[in-house]
Amino acid sequence: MTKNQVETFLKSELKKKNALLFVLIDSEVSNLDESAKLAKDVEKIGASAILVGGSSATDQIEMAQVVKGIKKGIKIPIILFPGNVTGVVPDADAILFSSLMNSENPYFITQAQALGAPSVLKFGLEPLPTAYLVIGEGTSAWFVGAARGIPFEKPKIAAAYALAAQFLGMRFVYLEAGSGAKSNVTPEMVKTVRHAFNGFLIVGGGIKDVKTAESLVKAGADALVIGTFLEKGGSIKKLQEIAKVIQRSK
Ligand SMILES: CC(C)=CCC/C(C)=C/CC/C(C)=C/CC/C(C)=C/COP(=O)(O)OP(=O)(O)O
Ligand SMILES: O=P(O)(O)OC[C@@H](O)CO
Ligand SMILES: [Mg+2]
Repeated sequence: MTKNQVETFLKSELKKKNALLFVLIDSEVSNLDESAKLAKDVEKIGASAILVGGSSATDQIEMAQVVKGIKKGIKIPIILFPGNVTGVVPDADAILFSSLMNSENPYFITQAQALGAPSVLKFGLEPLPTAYLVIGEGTSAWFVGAARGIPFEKPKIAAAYALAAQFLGMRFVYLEAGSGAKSNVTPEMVKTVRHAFNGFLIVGGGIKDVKTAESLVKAGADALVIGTFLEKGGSIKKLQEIAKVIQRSK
Protein backbone atom coordinates (compact mmCIF):
# COMPACT_ATOMS: atom_id res chain seq x y z
CA MET A 1 0.00 0.00 0.00
CA THR A 2 1.28 3.45 -0.86
CA LYS A 3 1.94 5.64 2.13
CA ASN A 4 -1.02 7.75 3.24
CA GLN A 5 -3.13 6.60 0.33
CA VAL A 6 -6.50 7.01 2.04
CA GLU A 7 -5.61 10.33 3.65
CA THR A 8 -4.47 11.62 0.24
CA PHE A 9 -7.70 10.35 -1.33
CA LEU A 10 -9.81 12.12 1.30
CA LYS A 11 -7.92 15.36 0.74
CA SER A 12 -8.40 15.09 -3.01
CA GLU A 13 -12.12 14.46 -2.48
CA LEU A 14 -12.21 17.63 -0.39
CA LYS A 15 -10.85 19.61 -3.30
CA LYS A 16 -13.76 18.43 -5.45
CA LYS A 17 -16.50 18.52 -2.83
CA ASN A 18 -17.02 21.03 -0.06
CA ALA A 19 -17.42 18.28 2.52
CA LEU A 20 -17.68 14.51 2.48
CA LEU A 21 -20.24 11.91 3.50
CA PHE A 22 -19.01 8.87 5.43
CA VAL A 23 -21.52 6.08 6.01
CA LEU A 24 -21.16 3.95 9.12
CA ILE A 25 -21.98 0.27 8.81
CA ASP A 26 -22.30 -1.52 12.12
CA SER A 27 -21.37 -5.17 11.53
CA GLU A 28 -23.61 -6.15 14.42
CA VAL A 29 -26.70 -4.58 12.88
CA SER A 30 -26.41 -5.34 9.15
CA ASN A 31 -25.72 -8.81 7.84
CA LEU A 32 -23.26 -9.60 5.08
CA ASP A 33 -25.58 -9.21 2.08
CA GLU A 34 -27.28 -6.11 3.46
CA SER A 35 -23.94 -4.44 4.18
CA ALA A 36 -22.52 -5.19 0.73
CA LYS A 37 -25.63 -3.79 -0.97
CA LEU A 38 -25.75 -0.75 1.29
CA ALA A 39 -22.08 0.05 0.60
CA LYS A 40 -22.67 -0.12 -3.16
CA ASP A 41 -25.77 2.06 -2.92
CA VAL A 42 -24.10 4.76 -0.85
CA GLU A 43 -21.05 4.80 -3.12
CA LYS A 44 -23.42 5.50 -6.01
CA ILE A 45 -24.87 8.55 -4.28
CA GLY A 46 -21.42 9.98 -3.62
CA ALA A 47 -20.29 8.76 -0.19
CA SER A 48 -16.50 9.09 0.07
CA ALA A 49 -15.82 6.27 2.54
CA ILE A 50 -17.47 3.46 4.45
CA LEU A 51 -16.76 3.24 8.17
CA VAL A 52 -17.13 -0.18 9.75
CA GLY A 53 -17.38 -0.51 13.51
CA GLY A 54 -19.56 -0.43 16.58
CA SER A 55 -19.05 0.43 20.22
CA SER A 56 -20.09 -3.07 21.25
CA ALA A 57 -18.85 -4.97 18.19
CA THR A 58 -16.70 -7.71 19.66
CA ASP A 59 -17.17 -10.40 17.03
CA GLN A 60 -13.99 -10.05 15.00
CA ILE A 61 -14.87 -12.86 12.63
CA GLU A 62 -18.19 -11.29 11.77
CA MET A 63 -16.58 -7.90 11.28
CA ALA A 64 -13.81 -9.31 9.10
CA GLN A 65 -16.43 -11.03 6.93
CA VAL A 66 -18.45 -7.85 6.57
CA VAL A 67 -15.34 -5.89 5.54
CA LYS A 68 -14.35 -8.53 3.00
CA GLY A 69 -17.90 -8.72 1.66
CA ILE A 70 -18.18 -4.96 1.20
CA LYS A 71 -14.76 -4.52 -0.35
CA LYS A 72 -15.45 -6.53 -3.49
CA GLY A 73 -18.24 -4.24 -4.64
CA ILE A 74 -16.84 -0.74 -4.08
CA LYS A 75 -13.95 1.55 -4.98
CA ILE A 76 -14.21 4.01 -2.09
CA PRO A 77 -12.09 3.18 0.96
CA ILE A 78 -13.25 1.12 3.89
CA ILE A 79 -12.10 2.74 7.12
CA LEU A 80 -12.31 0.77 10.33
CA PHE A 81 -13.89 2.59 13.25
CA PRO A 82 -12.86 0.52 16.27
CA GLY A 83 -14.48 0.70 19.68
CA ASN A 84 -11.81 -1.66 20.99
CA VAL A 85 -8.96 -3.91 19.83
CA THR A 86 -11.57 -6.28 18.44
CA GLY A 87 -12.30 -3.66 15.78
CA VAL A 88 -8.93 -4.19 14.10
CA VAL A 89 -9.49 -6.65 11.23
CA PRO A 90 -7.82 -7.36 7.87
CA ASP A 91 -8.86 -6.25 4.36
CA ALA A 92 -9.91 -2.68 5.18
CA ASP A 93 -7.96 0.22 3.69
CA ALA A 94 -7.46 2.34 6.79
CA ILE A 95 -8.39 2.71 10.43
CA LEU A 96 -9.44 5.68 12.52
CA PHE A 97 -6.54 5.16 14.88
CA SER A 98 -8.28 7.07 17.60
CA SER A 99 -7.65 8.12 21.14
CA LEU A 100 -10.71 8.99 23.20
CA MET A 101 -8.98 12.01 24.65
CA ASN A 102 -11.74 12.86 27.12
CA SER A 103 -12.04 9.35 28.55
CA GLU A 104 -11.57 8.84 32.26
CA ASN A 105 -10.05 5.45 31.53
CA PRO A 106 -6.48 5.41 30.16
CA TYR A 107 -7.35 2.17 28.36
CA PHE A 108 -9.27 4.24 25.76
CA ILE A 109 -6.58 6.92 25.54
CA THR A 110 -3.45 4.83 24.94
CA GLN A 111 -3.80 1.18 26.00
CA ALA A 112 -6.21 -0.11 23.37
CA GLN A 113 -3.98 1.68 20.84
CA ALA A 114 -0.87 -0.13 22.11
CA LEU A 115 -2.66 -3.47 22.05
CA GLY A 116 -4.09 -2.86 18.57
CA ALA A 117 -1.05 -1.29 16.88
CA PRO A 118 0.80 -4.53 16.03
CA SER A 119 -2.29 -5.86 14.20
CA VAL A 120 -2.68 -2.56 12.33
CA LEU A 121 0.87 -3.03 11.07
CA LYS A 122 0.40 -6.72 10.32
CA PHE A 123 -2.80 -6.13 8.34
CA GLY A 124 -1.28 -3.20 6.41
CA LEU A 125 -4.01 -0.80 7.53
CA GLU A 126 -3.30 2.89 7.09
CA PRO A 127 -3.59 4.52 10.52
CA LEU A 128 -5.41 7.85 10.51
CA PRO A 129 -4.34 9.57 13.75
CA THR A 130 -7.63 10.73 15.26
CA ALA A 131 -8.65 12.59 18.38
CA TYR A 132 -12.04 11.11 19.20
CA LEU A 133 -13.99 13.53 21.38
CA VAL A 134 -17.27 12.44 22.90
CA ILE A 135 -19.77 15.27 23.31
CA GLY A 136 -22.67 14.96 25.76
CA GLU A 137 -23.77 11.89 27.68
CA GLY A 138 -25.93 8.80 27.59
CA THR A 139 -24.78 7.15 24.35
CA SER A 140 -22.99 3.83 23.85
CA ALA A 141 -19.67 5.44 22.94
CA TRP A 142 -19.94 7.65 26.03
CA PHE A 143 -20.70 4.73 28.35
CA VAL A 144 -18.38 2.12 26.88
CA GLY A 145 -15.54 4.61 26.47
CA ALA A 146 -15.94 5.96 30.03
CA ALA A 147 -16.01 9.45 28.58
CA ARG A 148 -16.38 12.61 30.60
CA GLY A 149 -18.65 14.04 27.92
CA ILE A 150 -17.90 17.58 26.84
CA PRO A 151 -21.12 19.57 27.38
CA PHE A 152 -22.84 20.53 24.11
CA GLU A 153 -22.87 24.15 25.19
CA LYS A 154 -19.12 24.31 25.91
CA PRO A 155 -17.53 24.69 22.46
CA LYS A 156 -14.36 26.21 23.88
CA ILE A 157 -13.58 23.01 25.80
CA ALA A 158 -13.91 20.99 22.60
CA ALA A 159 -11.67 23.51 20.82
CA ALA A 160 -9.03 23.21 23.56
CA TYR A 161 -8.98 19.41 23.12
CA ALA A 162 -8.77 19.83 19.35
CA LEU A 163 -5.84 22.21 19.72
CA ALA A 164 -4.12 19.76 22.05
CA ALA A 165 -4.72 17.04 19.45
CA GLN A 166 -3.08 19.23 16.84
CA PHE A 167 -0.07 19.86 19.08
CA LEU A 168 0.17 16.09 19.62
CA GLY A 169 0.39 15.61 15.87
CA MET A 170 -3.08 14.19 15.23
CA ARG A 171 -4.40 15.04 11.77
CA PHE A 172 -8.06 14.13 12.35
CA VAL A 173 -10.55 15.24 14.99
CA TYR A 174 -13.88 13.45 15.35
CA LEU A 175 -16.60 15.32 17.26
CA GLU A 176 -18.94 12.51 18.34
CA ALA A 177 -22.39 13.10 19.80
CA GLY A 178 -22.86 9.31 19.84
CA SER A 179 -24.69 6.90 17.60
CA GLY A 180 -28.40 7.67 17.53
CA ALA A 181 -27.88 10.72 19.75
CA LYS A 182 -30.97 12.83 20.42
CA SER A 183 -29.01 16.00 19.77
CA ASN A 184 -26.24 16.42 17.26
CA VAL A 185 -23.07 18.44 17.90
CA THR A 186 -23.99 22.12 17.52
CA PRO A 187 -22.80 24.19 14.54
CA GLU A 188 -21.38 26.63 17.06
CA MET A 189 -19.11 23.94 18.52
CA VAL A 190 -18.02 22.91 15.01
CA LYS A 191 -17.22 26.53 14.20
CA THR A 192 -15.19 27.03 17.36
CA VAL A 193 -13.25 23.80 16.82
CA ARG A 194 -12.72 24.69 13.16
CA HIS A 195 -10.96 27.92 14.20
CA ALA A 196 -8.65 26.03 16.56
CA PHE A 197 -7.86 22.95 14.49
CA ASN A 198 -6.12 22.80 11.15
CA GLY A 199 -6.67 19.16 10.17
CA PHE A 200 -9.55 17.01 8.94
CA LEU A 201 -12.69 17.57 11.02
CA ILE A 202 -15.23 14.74 11.24
CA VAL A 203 -18.63 15.24 12.89
CA GLY A 204 -21.15 12.52 13.71
CA GLY A 205 -24.00 11.40 15.89
CA GLY A 206 -27.72 12.02 15.41
CA ILE A 207 -27.51 13.59 11.93
CA LYS A 208 -30.59 12.65 9.92
CA ASP A 209 -31.79 15.66 7.97
CA VAL A 210 -30.65 18.02 5.25
CA LYS A 211 -30.90 21.17 7.37
CA THR A 212 -28.67 19.82 10.16
CA ALA A 213 -26.12 18.50 7.66
CA GLU A 214 -26.01 21.83 5.89
CA SER A 215 -25.51 23.79 9.10
CA LEU A 216 -22.65 21.55 10.26
CA VAL A 217 -20.84 21.78 6.94
CA LYS A 218 -21.30 25.55 6.82
CA ALA A 219 -19.77 25.67 10.29
CA GLY A 220 -16.65 23.95 8.96
CA ALA A 221 -17.01 20.15 9.16
CA ASP A 222 -14.96 18.29 6.52
CA ALA A 223 -16.94 15.06 6.79
CA LEU A 224 -20.24 13.99 8.33
CA VAL A 225 -20.82 10.44 9.52
CA ILE A 226 -24.30 8.94 9.14
CA GLY A 227 -25.22 5.51 10.51
CA THR A 228 -28.43 5.22 12.50
CA PHE A 229 -30.51 7.00 9.84
CA LEU A 230 -29.97 4.05 7.49
CA GLU A 231 -30.20 1.42 10.24
CA LYS A 232 -33.65 2.80 11.08
CA GLY A 233 -34.84 2.43 7.50
CA GLY A 234 -34.05 5.90 6.17
CA SER A 235 -34.16 5.91 2.36
CA ILE A 236 -31.17 6.15 0.02
CA LYS A 237 -33.09 8.88 -1.79
CA LYS A 238 -33.15 11.07 1.28
CA LEU A 239 -29.51 10.24 2.02
CA GLN A 240 -28.75 11.40 -1.50
CA GLU A 241 -30.36 14.77 -0.74
CA ILE A 242 -28.25 14.99 2.40
CA ALA A 243 -25.13 13.99 0.40
CA LYS A 244 -25.79 16.68 -2.21
CA VAL A 245 -26.08 19.36 0.43
CA ILE A 246 -22.96 18.16 2.25
CA GLN A 247 -20.93 18.18 -0.92
CA ARG A 248 -21.85 21.67 -2.08
CA SER A 249 -22.72 23.78 0.92
CA LYS A 250 -19.55 25.13 2.57
C1 LIG B 1 -7.26 2.33 17.99
C2 LIG B 1 -7.89 1.19 18.66
C3 LIG B 1 -7.32 -0.15 18.46
C4 LIG B 1 -8.95 1.31 19.48
C5 LIG B 1 -9.60 2.60 19.81
C6 LIG B 1 -10.44 2.40 21.03
C7 LIG B 1 -11.19 3.65 21.38
C8 LIG B 1 -10.50 4.95 21.44
C9 LIG B 1 -12.52 3.53 21.65
C10 LIG B 1 -13.35 4.67 22.00
C11 LIG B 1 -14.57 4.23 22.77
C12 LIG B 1 -15.68 3.65 21.95
C13 LIG B 1 -16.46 2.56 22.56
C14 LIG B 1 -15.97 4.10 20.74
C15 LIG B 1 -17.04 3.56 19.90
C16 LIG B 1 -16.83 4.01 18.52
C17 LIG B 1 -17.84 3.50 17.60
C18 LIG B 1 -17.45 2.40 16.71
C19 LIG B 1 -19.05 4.04 17.54
C20 LIG B 1 -20.07 3.65 16.56
O1 LIG B 1 -20.68 2.56 17.00
P1 LIG B 1 -22.13 2.63 17.61
O2 LIG B 1 -23.08 2.66 16.47
O3 LIG B 1 -22.16 3.70 18.62
O4 LIG B 1 -22.20 1.32 18.35
P2 LIG B 1 -23.51 0.77 18.98
O5 LIG B 1 -24.30 0.39 17.81
O6 LIG B 1 -22.97 -0.33 19.79
O7 LIG B 1 -24.14 1.88 19.77
O1 LIG C 1 -25.44 6.61 14.07
P1 LIG C 1 -25.42 8.09 13.92
O2 LIG C 1 -26.31 8.78 14.93
O3 LIG C 1 -25.67 8.53 12.54
O4 LIG C 1 -23.92 8.52 14.33
C1 LIG C 1 -22.85 8.16 13.51
C2 LIG C 1 -21.56 8.07 14.29
O5 LIG C 1 -21.07 9.32 14.64
C3 LIG C 1 -21.69 7.20 15.49
O6 LIG C 1 -20.47 6.84 15.94
MG1 LIG D 1 -24.55 1.38 15.92
